[in-house]
Amino acid sequence: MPLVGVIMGSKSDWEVMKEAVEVLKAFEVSHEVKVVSAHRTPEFMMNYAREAHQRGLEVIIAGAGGAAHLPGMVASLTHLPVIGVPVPSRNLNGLDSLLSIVQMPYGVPVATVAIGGAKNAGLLAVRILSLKHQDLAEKMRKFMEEMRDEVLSTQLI
Ligand SMILES: Nc1c(C(=O)O)ncn1[C@@H]1O[C@H](COP(=O)(O)O)[C@@H](O)[C@H]1O
Repeated sequence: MPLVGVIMGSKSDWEVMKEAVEVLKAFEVSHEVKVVSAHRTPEFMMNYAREAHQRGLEVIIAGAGGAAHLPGMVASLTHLPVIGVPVPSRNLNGLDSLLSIVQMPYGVPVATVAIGGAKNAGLLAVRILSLKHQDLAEKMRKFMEEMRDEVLSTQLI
């Protein structure tokens, strides 16, 4: 049973969203990937969000572009943590996606990463899961140490 649901409003979001999936694979986190749209498949979105916890999901990563209602609508239908990824849009470079996802009303939080920040969405999902899954906490600590060492060993000249 997957722990993380990675969903996106369109298959055109995949180029961005696959980076979250690559992080989950690197940390060996079980996950599923689906196209789910609040606009185009509203009934499916409702069922997906309502059944997510019962199916064993612990975190949902939701990416969408433009009028990006998917993350907020999913967060309104489940108590699970939802991480929103603003996908860069053709006309407004993702500013529309960012504002649609980040400006949620009180009561329905979405943890929003940067425009195109799917990698950080994957890492945040791992951090949330690491509260319960000790092996992931250990892997996250190791990842952070390696990143620190890589930066400290940088030689510019
Ligand atoms: N923002 C949403 C939602 C939603 O929020 O439910 N469903 C699709 N979309 C977005 O429309 C953009 C263009 O989609 P197409 O490329 O399929 O026309 C995508 O970035 C998608 O996330």
